[in-house]
Amino acid sequence: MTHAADDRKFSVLIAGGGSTYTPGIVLTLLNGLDKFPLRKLKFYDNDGERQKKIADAARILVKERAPEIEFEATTNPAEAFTDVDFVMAQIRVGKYAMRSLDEKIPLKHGVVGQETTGPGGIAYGLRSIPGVIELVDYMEKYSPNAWMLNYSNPAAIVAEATRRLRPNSKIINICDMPIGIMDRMAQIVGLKDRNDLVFRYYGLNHFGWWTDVRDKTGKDLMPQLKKHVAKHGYLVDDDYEEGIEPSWEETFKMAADVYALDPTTLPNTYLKYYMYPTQVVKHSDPNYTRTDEVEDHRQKLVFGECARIVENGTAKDTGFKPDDHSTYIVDLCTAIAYDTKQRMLAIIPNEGAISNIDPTAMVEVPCLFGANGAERLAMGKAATYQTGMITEQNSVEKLAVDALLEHSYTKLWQAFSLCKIVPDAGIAKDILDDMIVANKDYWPELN
Ligand SMILES: NC(=O)c1ccc[n+]([C@@H]2O[C@H](COP(=O)([O-])OP(=O)(O)OC[C@H]3O[C@@H](n4cnc5c(N)ncnc54)[C@H](O)[C@@H]3O)[C@@H](O)[C@H]2O)c1
Ligand SMILES: O=P(O)(O)OC[C@H]1O[C@H](O[C@H]2[C@H](O)[C@@H](O)[C@@H](O)O[C@@H]2CO)[C@H](O)[C@@H](O)[C@@H]1O
Ligand SMILES: [Mn+2]
Repeated sequence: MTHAADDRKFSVLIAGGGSTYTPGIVLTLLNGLDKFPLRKLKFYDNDGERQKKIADAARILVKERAPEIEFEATTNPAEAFTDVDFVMAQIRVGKYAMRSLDEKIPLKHGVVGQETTGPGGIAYGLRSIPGVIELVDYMEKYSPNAWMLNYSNPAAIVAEATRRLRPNSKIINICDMPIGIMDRMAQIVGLKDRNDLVFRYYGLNHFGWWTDVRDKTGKDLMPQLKKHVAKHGYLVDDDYEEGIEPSWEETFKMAADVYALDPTTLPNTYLKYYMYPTQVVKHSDPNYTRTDEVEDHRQKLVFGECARIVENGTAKDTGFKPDDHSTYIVDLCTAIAYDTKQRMLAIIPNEGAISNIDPTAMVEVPCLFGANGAERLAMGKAATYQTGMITEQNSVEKLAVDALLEHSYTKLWQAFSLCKIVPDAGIAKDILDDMIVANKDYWPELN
């Protein structure tokens, strides 16, 4: 697709330039210049040293593949956010050191320790919100017409905070989990990729269900998908042929157990933490959690490949390649830039999209993406089981934001104890008290 009679070229800022996901996004942008032309690519991070390692390699990539694009990496907000059309945000406030504690502290108390789920996710939420709000404010100050696509987690809690604190901002919160699952669905039914599927999906972020999946001729793919998921979860042939990290293998496999609980829908993988917390804890090592795996594998691979590119002075033979995470965010920007009305998921205020759910809940539903951002599509009524689950989890997410805004210990304790994966209020309190100590450099003092 080219855009005749439209010679616009865009300026993109990656906020969280030091993220392990940055090289994949750069590759995707450079591969897709015919669909989404660039004039500028900038990186912004508050850790200049970490960002430089990725930026030095990216500069070589850009110079070799598209020397006409201006490239800049900075820790200066004014330089970063001035003259920008799209901000791709992917910051991790507290970095992996704090993610590790989000996982290990709950596990110490026999509770699921996870980046975006349960007490770990809530703790991360209270760190992430001020960081993301700061990015939104920089964007509004220096490039008021820009759009921000925000991946920074925990997306559900961050989205609730942006809805309340910056209701008119041009930020759209997004997640790649359903995208990755839909690429798997396409593979299961023998289609090229997720863009060959027409789907209905509803829920909260990391907490949703597909109710319908079809091909472009309208053929119902649910029976074939259900048969596969009941047996293999979302594991596909590529996992067996190319290998997959053990923790992701277990997650994709456990979708079979989650599916069993409601065979009328297909589930998001993250539901395993809510439905089978005991099994998840049993399979966890409190001394070696997902953060340790990421630091030992993805982080080493990404930074190692960047160092290799810099040492060789060329990226011609780089192993970096586009993936579902990077193609999704670039597809979203392209849809907004060219007003394509492509149907994709976003986390947005419900306002009736799920008719029997709190209109102020931040829900994840298909939207039409165009020049006005994301326009939600009506998904109808949630079933009784989903209504119960969503209502409880929505209250947890709202209480977490209340707690931060009101500096309220009680609201945070309520959030921890209401969460389905925490067995009782006493354990919730023990975890919370440890979390307060661990997050002393990030959280406000709670009263
Ligand atoms: N929504 C999704 O589906 C999805 C998918 C993948 C990753 N993510 C999120 O993307 C983010 C990046 O993940 P990662 O594993 O690559 O993390 P990472 O730690 O490798 O990178 C995050 C970067 O953010 C920077 N940073 C932290 N606080 C900042 C601030 N206040 N301002 C500017 N920069 C800041 C860090 O210095 C670091 O370089 C995380 O929040 C992760 O949860 C979300
Ligand atoms: O444990 P991590 O850091 O590897 O991943 C946590 C993220 O997991 C999801 O993203 C997946 C995505 O679903 C998959 O398709 C592929 O792109 O890998 C991603 C992770 O590497 C989830 O959506 C994110 O919110 C999590 O941050
Ligand atoms: Mn996600």
